[in-house]
Amino acid sequence: MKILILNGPNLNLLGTREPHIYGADTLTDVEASCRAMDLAELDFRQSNHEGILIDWIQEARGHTDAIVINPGGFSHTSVAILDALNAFEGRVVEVHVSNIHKREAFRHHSYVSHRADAVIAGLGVEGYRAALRWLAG
Ligand SMILES: O=C1C[C@@](O)(C(=O)O)C[C@@H](O)[C@@H]1O
Repeated sequence: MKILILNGPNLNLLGTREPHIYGADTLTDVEASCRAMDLAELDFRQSNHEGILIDWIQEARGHTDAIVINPGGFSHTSVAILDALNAFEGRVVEVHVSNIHKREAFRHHSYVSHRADAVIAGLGVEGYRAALRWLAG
């Protein structure tokens, strides 16, 4: 199984960014722990740019079984990322490190959730591993 793990804006700062909300693990730690599970062939990426994330989602069409995506702030703004995911034929799991429903009202709605087969929020970085376990199961 081939899985693309996509991370949106500011997730490159994981581990140093608001650690009381997002924890101490860095994105490199998250990638290493996902790879250590050895459940699938992983392509793990991060971009701060909406168009780059869209290009990567489009490129995954036809040869990727699933996308695990933490769209960061684009969750709450991007119809364009939703449209790109709608054109992807595999499974989609949306991951949020924090519980977006417990936070500010503007975080309660995610465009990506309109497409996601599963949504994980509030498990911390364990959410990425939970997504992989579910996809591999
Ligand atoms: O950048 C992020 C990270 C986030 O997606 C999370 O992982 O909890 C939640 C978003 O609201 C926020 O903009």
